[in-house]
Amino acid sequence: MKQLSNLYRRRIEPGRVGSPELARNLSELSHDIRREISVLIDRRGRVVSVSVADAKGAELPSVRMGETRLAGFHLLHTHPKGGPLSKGDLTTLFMKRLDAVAAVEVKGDGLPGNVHVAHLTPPGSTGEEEDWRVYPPVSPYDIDELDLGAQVSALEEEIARASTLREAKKDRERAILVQIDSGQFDAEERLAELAELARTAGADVAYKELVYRRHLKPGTLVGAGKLEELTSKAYHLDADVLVFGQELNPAQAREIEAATGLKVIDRTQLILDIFALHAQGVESRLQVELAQLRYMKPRLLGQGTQLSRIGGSAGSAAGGAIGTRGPGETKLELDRRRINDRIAFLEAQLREVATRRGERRKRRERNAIPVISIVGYTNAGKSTLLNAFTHAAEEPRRVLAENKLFATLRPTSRQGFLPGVGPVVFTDTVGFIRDLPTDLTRAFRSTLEEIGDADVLLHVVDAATPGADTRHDAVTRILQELEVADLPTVVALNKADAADPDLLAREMERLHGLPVSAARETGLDALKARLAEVVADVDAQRVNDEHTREANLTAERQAYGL
Ligand SMILES: Nc1nc2c(ncn2[C@@H]2O[C@H](COP(=O)(O)OP(=O)(O)OP(=O)(O)O)[C@@H](O)[C@H]2O)c(=O)[nH]1
Ligand SMILES: [Mg+2]
Repeated sequence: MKQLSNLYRRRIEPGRVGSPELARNLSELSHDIRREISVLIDRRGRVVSVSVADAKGAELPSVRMGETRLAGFHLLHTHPKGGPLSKGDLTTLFMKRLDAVAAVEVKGDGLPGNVHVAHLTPPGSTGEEEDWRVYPPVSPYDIDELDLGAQVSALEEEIARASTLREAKKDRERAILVQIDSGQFDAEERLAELAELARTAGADVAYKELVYRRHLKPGTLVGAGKLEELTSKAYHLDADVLVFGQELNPAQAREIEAATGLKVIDRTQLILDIFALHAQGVESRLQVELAQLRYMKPRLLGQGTQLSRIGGSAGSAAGGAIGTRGPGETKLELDRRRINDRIAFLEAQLREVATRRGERRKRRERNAIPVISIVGYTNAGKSTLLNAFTHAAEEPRRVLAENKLFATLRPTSRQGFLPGVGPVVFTDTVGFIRDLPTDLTRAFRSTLEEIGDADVLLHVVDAATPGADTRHDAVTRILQELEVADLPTVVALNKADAADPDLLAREMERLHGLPVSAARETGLDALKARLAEVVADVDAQRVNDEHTREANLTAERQAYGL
């Protein structure tokens, strides 16, 4: 013990890996106790920590990725069984951003053998190249030959230069996407969808990967080895965010964050973020904030200081980093005690809005104009179709349609016309997505329930993007949950202009859909004719029902002799 603590008094020449004396000292101690010994040395040549452990087990400062500097320490340790730097040594070098890692082999007689040294390579080195540079072994008497200080400052300069360059040209965050494939048939589609979500949320996708795992690791889902790989990717591709395609529980998110030093976001957060970006109007803002608070509440437990980071983005919904945006004026800087109050307040507000909307709905009912609700997966082209149907090409009647997920959050109604039927109301709604986060479904429930007021549903399917079937089925499932699936439904296979003809033909058969292109305005007449038929059927049914009711009433009256 005494000898170990004496190590703290050792000083070496600044900028060197070690001294021959220190190498000998470590080697002999290590030989005596038959264990590895690690010392951490700072740039002034002082020993700042001593551990009886290998590189992985040594006491090391914690780091955050994305910093432009290295740790400011290098690790010198012994290999009592001899041998060069191990994979574990090199991983520690990389993960802890050490200035360098060095190992002194211990010979049978306790004297020091060869010394092995490695340091990091600059970020951006691509391809097969490793994250580190390993020097040829040197004798312990030459351990102070290498000018480590010069190497490290050159490396740091390069890291800093690369990062200024990056900062100058990047206004979007760069993300690494991970979708876990546990054997789902639509895993590829989910990954592609995750990329679309990330893009819509304002991130650039630096890299994306489908990770096959039949069994998930409880803490990190994918395991420590995979996380190391991803950290390395992030280092070279200059990414700062890791996005997971499934919901992470609070403990998992924290563990992955700690292991990688990256900001970690899950799919739900991404979707909430997009909703926050796109929310316009009082109701959607309230709904989004409510969903965000409900999602965050359990995640604030024991987070203390990190809380400020969540709302720490630049005020407006448009600014700030992904996964951190708040809707409208209210930033999510509330502490937990106030969250419950805020949730109760939002719920009350939303109830009020819903009541007012209910009254508006009743007024419209009296008009007895048939209502057609346009539903479908997000980005299917619902808004574009509404515009095409209602000839609202010119502002300001035009509804926002763009290549972003969840562009529409607020239901919009427009009057249109169907041949043989006359005026009808088309309602554009918020798009659906598979595994819609439950907090969002709950928050948007009143908006979604309005779909049930329709006489007919127009289900728009994007036939040009792979996976039309699964998206169609996901929408049908949500319609079932909303208990509106039994409304008469017409399926439009949109983006026919860009669809593969064979696939389109198959979908026409499977879904009994009509091919259209909302953007090119083709196939719209046939679609209108089909809608007119169905609306007429509904009307006839209604008239029929009324007749039956009348007839029943008359029969009743007669029975009672009235
Ligand atoms: N090629 C092609 N693209 C289309 C067509 N219709 C719509 N789009 C494009 O698809 C994207 C999404 O269109 P939107 O109308 O915003 O889709 P949406 O269903 O309202 O989407 P959300 O409101 O986000 O759920 C836009 O980039 C449109 O230009 C079409 O017929 N053909
Ligand atoms: Mg839309």
